[in-house]
Amino acid sequence: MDGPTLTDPFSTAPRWVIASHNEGKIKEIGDLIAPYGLAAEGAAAIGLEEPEETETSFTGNALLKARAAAKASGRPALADDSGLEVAALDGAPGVYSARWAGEPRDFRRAMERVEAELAASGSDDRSARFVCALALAAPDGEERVYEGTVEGELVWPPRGDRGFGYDPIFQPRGEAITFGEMEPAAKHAMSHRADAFRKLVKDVFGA
Ligand SMILES: O=P(O)(O)OP(=O)(O)OP(=O)(O)OC[C@H]1O[C@@H](n2cnc3c(O)ncnc32)[C@H](O)[C@@H]1O
Ligand SMILES: [Mg+2]
Repeated sequence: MDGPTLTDPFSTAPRWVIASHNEGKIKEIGDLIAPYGLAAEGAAAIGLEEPEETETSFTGNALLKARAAAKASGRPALADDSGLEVAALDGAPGVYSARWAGEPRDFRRAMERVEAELAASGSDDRSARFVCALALAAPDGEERVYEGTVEGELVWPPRGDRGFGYDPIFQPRGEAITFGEMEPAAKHAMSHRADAFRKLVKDVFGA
C-alpha cells in the first residue's frame, strides 16, 4: 500500500505509553511486548487521566483511549479495551465488564452478578468468551486496531488467584483450569489479549 505506513512510528519508538489504568493488563502487555525490545509505561505512571469510555464497542473504546494518551503524551500509545461476553446474557457484560465491578472495583461482586444473572436467565448454556481490542495511536493521528478472542466456559465457584478481573470464573475451552489458576505464560499462549497482540505484531513488525 502507498502512503504513510504505521510501521515506522510504532516499530521504531523505544517506549510506548500503555493507555490503561489496570495494573493486571499493564503487566500482561509488558510481558507481550518485551520480546520486541519495547518498554512500556502505564498511563497513570506518567500522570494521564482515565478518559470516559463512551463508545459501545471494544474497538471504539480502545481507539478513544489510545488517541487520548497519544495526544496527551506526544508518544505512540497502545490501549486495550476488553471484556467478558456471556452467550446466555446476550453478550453482557461486554463493554460494561469493568463497570459491573462498581467503584471502587470489586470483581468478586462482578463475578457474583454474572452468576446471578446466569441463574436468572434459566439457561444452562455456560459458554462465554473474552474479547480484546488493542488500538495503537501515534501523535500525528495514525492509528490501527486489532481484535482477539478466546472461547470458554464459566465455572462456579471462582477458582485461582492469578490473573485479574473475571479470570477465576473463566475456563478456556479444552482446558481443565481457569485463567485464575494458570501460569501467566500459559494464559499468554491462548488469551484474547495474546490473540490480538499476534495480529498487531504481524502488522507492525512483520513478524
Ligand atoms: O480501561 P483501562 O484503564 O485499560 O482498564 P479497565 O480495567 O477499565 O479495562 P476495560 O475498560 O477494558 O474493562 C475491561 C474489564 O474486563 C475484564 N477483563 C479484560 N481482560 C481480562 C482478562 O484477561 N482477564 C480477566 N478479566 C478481564 C477486566 O475486569 C477489565 O476491568
Ligand atoms: Mg476502562
